[in-house]
Amino acid sequence: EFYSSVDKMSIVMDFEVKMLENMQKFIGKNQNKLNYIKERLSEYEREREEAMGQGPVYFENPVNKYLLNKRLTVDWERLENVLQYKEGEKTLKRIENTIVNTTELDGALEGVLRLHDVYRLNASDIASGLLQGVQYDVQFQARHCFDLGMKALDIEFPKLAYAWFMEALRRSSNDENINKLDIELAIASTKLKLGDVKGANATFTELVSLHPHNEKVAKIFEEFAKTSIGQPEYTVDYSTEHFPPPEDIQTAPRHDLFKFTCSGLLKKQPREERELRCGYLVETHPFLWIAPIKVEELNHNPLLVVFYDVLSDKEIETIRQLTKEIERATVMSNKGNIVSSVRTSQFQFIPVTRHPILATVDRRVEDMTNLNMKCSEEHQFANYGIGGQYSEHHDYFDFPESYLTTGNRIATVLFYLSDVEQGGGTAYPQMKQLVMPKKGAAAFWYNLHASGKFDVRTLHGACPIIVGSKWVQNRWIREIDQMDRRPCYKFDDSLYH
Ligand SMILES: O=C(O)CCC(=O)C(=O)O
Ligand SMILES: [Fe+2]
Repeated sequence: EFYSSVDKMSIVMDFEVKMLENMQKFIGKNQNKLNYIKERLSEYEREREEAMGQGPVYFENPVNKYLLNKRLTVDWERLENVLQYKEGEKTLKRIENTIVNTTELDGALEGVLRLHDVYRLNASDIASGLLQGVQYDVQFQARHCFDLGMKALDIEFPKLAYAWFMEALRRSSNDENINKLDIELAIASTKLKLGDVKGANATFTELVSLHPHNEKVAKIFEEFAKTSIGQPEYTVDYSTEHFPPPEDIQTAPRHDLFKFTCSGLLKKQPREERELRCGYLVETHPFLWIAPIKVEELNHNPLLVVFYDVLSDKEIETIRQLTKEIERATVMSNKGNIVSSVRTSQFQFIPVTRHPILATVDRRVEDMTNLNMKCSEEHQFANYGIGGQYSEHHDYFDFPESYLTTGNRIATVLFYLSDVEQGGGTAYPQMKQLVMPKKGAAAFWYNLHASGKFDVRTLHGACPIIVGSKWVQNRWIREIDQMDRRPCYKFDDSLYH
């Protein structure tokens, strides 16, 4: 699981400003040091030239004799001290402290690979800034592609790695930060990893013949010769960067089904959508006769609906202000550790008592769902950044300690506090539905059967963000005190569907 937050990236931007300032200081200090050394050098050269010009007579003057001695002793000592003094040590330390930990870079690389994988994109499109048909003004260099390839190998995505190394190769003539041979060696190793032993052998042999005296090539080839013995040979289809889904898509592993739902590969057939309705909700409260709630059914059994325009932009602004205050507080109390503040606190719980707007939200949830909010959890907020996702999961707890007092999470209301430019939908693989975030809308579903049994069909997750920043607010409603709202079935209805 990987979460990242666009909001937190602004902190990283601030760090960059500090880092640039420190670099300027470092350069300035070292420039002064160099200037001092240069001045001394030309001074000595001048004196020496004078001495040479005069010949031995020069030393007839005791002052000159003294000057030469002084240059070679006292002056030189002082100069030596200056030369040895590591100028800007403190600044350098400060730079070291500001550098965002490499785990952040790893996170960013993994984010790109996740988009590549989940949305079944092509490396060459991503590298030229084309994401799902939208053109952005960015270009990767060969080095970036190579790094992505290495990361992909590292996290066991050899097919993606192959695509990135090929892209690195295509871009290598314009990038002096990477040499072509390293890319070619990586390609050969990736072929072996994919099970294409013959292909790997061909590439290695070619590299050895092209670089007969290169020790590195010889060494890697030798290793290859050893490890490839007895390895099974597979035919690899290099024309696609992704494994095709199984013929019967439903037989795919759970996480693949989640990914297929995110990319739109798995979705309802028109015939399955026919039974779904949309309209205005007026039943739960008389007030709704005046201001009915727009509701769209996305799945009938289990029920999944989306309510539209349930929060106004103004309300969302107030809510977001609350989350901002909290974030600032956590960042301050957490000083020193940049990485953890960037990577962890993207989720936060806020009690309903913090601000009247939260009670308003709950009142509305009650109107929308007809459920009792008395025992609901604290309001939870989450922010996802590019590549950020929340893998498939159930919202109910399957360990009793978490539902002894107030019961399990009978239902979820998931408010979208922002639009997302690209990606970032909520995927329900078993219902074959993908809800795209719409600012002010909310998704609603029951996590439990009416009998209280877990409804496994409510499996869901947040698809990775391609572009944009996604804010959501979770209302988790508990089982206690819902007897008159959603009566409990005595028989186990989970047995029937
Ligand atoms: O952000 C989303 O789309 C889903 C979030 C979610 O499922 C959760 O927080 O439990
Ligand atoms: Fe969830």
